[in-house]
Amino acid sequence: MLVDGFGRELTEIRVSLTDRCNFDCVYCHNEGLGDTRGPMAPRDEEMTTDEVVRVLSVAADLDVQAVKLTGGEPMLREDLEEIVRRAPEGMEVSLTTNGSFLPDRAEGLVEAGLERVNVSQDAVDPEAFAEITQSGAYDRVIEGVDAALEAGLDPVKLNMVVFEGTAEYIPEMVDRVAEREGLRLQLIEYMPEIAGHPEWAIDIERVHEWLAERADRVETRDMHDRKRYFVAGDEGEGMVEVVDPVENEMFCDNCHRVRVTHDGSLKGCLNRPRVHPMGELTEAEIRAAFHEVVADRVPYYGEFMIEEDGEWVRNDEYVGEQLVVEGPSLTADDD
Ligand SMILES: Nc1nc2c(ncn2[C@@H]2O[C@H](COP(=O)(O)OP(=O)(O)OP(=O)(O)O)[C@@H](O)[C@H]2O)c(=O)[nH]1
Ligand SMILES: C[S@@+](CC[C@H](N)C(=O)[O-])C[C@H]1O[C@@H](n2cnc3c(N)ncnc32)[C@H](O)[C@@H]1O
Ligand code: SF4
Ligand code: SF4
Repeated sequence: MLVDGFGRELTEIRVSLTDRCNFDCVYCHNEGLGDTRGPMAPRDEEMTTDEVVRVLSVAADLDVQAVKLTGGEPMLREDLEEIVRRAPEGMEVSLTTNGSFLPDRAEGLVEAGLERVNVSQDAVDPEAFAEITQSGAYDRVIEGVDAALEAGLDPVKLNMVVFEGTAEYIPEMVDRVAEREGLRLQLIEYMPEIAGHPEWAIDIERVHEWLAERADRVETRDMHDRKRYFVAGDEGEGMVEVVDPVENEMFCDNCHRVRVTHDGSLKGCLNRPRVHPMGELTEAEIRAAFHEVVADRVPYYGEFMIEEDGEWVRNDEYVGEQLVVEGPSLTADDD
């Protein structure tokens, strides 16, 4: 297993299959990859099916236990089912999607071996949803969530970005997961680092306090030190997890993920712009790039950014750093 200089083991990868999307959410950070707007046709720079499968296979050799397929909108890839089917034995395969294509494909994805899905749903009100996502697909998303549950995906997590445009819908979303078995809610703190508009953020501590009152019990997940609140519903209980990475050193101290960009580079941190190309995506080059990116990984808050006089500023050590790291050297230790 690869471990970085801060003792953080690499256990998960997030593969962006495309940077295209059929939605245009006002807050989108697109996993740090730039704009999602533009033509919907597949782009030449996207990794092929074989290339994605090769990256997963090398990751599995390096003891990476789980992969999250994301984007852009990963369901724009027609080969998604094939990628899931060909993922290495024993690696947990999950998907984060806007849900609009799930009604027709949830069953096929489960047959291919998909184990979990996270579906973005920011509001319970179709008008607010249309305003946020700049698309009218609310009904498709709700149908998509139902299709995922019916296909046997468990849990289905609803991803809700918490910012001033959505905060009022939190109580109804919490009720939704408390009342429907199989559903969970992730309240994702709005991240302005890439998306801009810091004025949209709301104080996530107030959300924690509200949940602590509403919940029967609270647990802390190892990954990112995230809090999970268990809330009672009519038929059992629902779980609400808070994803609060902004200016949170504990979150970054417990980060065990690297990212693969749609065009075949590795990225050690969502917020840090630096990428490590994986060359022509031969197994040796992919393996060398994994070694390099893990050696180069640092916690974003607490190391790349440090707090001075109550302000977060970039650590002098990383000012002016090279954004693209030269291709993998192929000399990395092959252990
Ligand atoms: N800063 C930061 N944000 C993250 C990280 N992981 C997830 N997030 C935020 O959470 C969003 C949703 O991620 P998902 O992959 O759907 O959910 P997850 O909770 O990370 O994954 P699972 O619980 O494993 O399904 C991301 O798009 C980010 O906004 C991370 O490592 N760093
Ligand atoms: C970039 S999207 C890609 C997958 C898919 N298109 C979707 O929307 O689920 C992944 C997740 O990032 C979240 N997200 C996007 N921009 C964000 C931001 N600025 N702050 C916090 N979360 C954000 C979305 O809500 C979504 O749950
Ligand atoms: S659906 Fe996902 S990728 Fe598309 S714009 Fe919204 S958050 Fe971004
Ligand atoms: S180091 Fe922090 S900001 Fe970077 S990916 Fe990990 S949790 Fe996110």
